[in-house]
Amino acid sequence: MAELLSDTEVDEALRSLPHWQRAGDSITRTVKCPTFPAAIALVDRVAVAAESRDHHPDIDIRWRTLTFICATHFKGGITELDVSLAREIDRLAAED
Ligand SMILES: C[C@H](O)[C@H](O)[C@H]1CNC2=NC(N)=NC(=O)C2=N1
Repeated sequence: MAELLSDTEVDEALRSLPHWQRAGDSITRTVKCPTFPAAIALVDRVAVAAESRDHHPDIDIRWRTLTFICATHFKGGITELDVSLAREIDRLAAED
């Protein structure tokens, strides 16, 4: 079962997630896509990955700019599930 990460553990995880930053009880990154359809295509890839792991980011879509926000809602904070999802989002975003 996912346990809340300590502040130190979050900081350590973010060292290997340079695109991400902490925002209170979540981690967040922005992705600038070349076009709006490319942004929606990335959202779709992330949606498939999130559904497969039953762990979903909040996603803000503003034209070509996507903001992903990861937190473990049932725990009220950041867990390894969020760190793992962030890594997957980075991998999918790098495909563009
Ligand atoms: C029932 C279902 O497994 C839960 O609601 C899942 C769905 N996706 C989720 N995603 C995130 N980010 N946090 C959760 O607590 C969560 N819970």
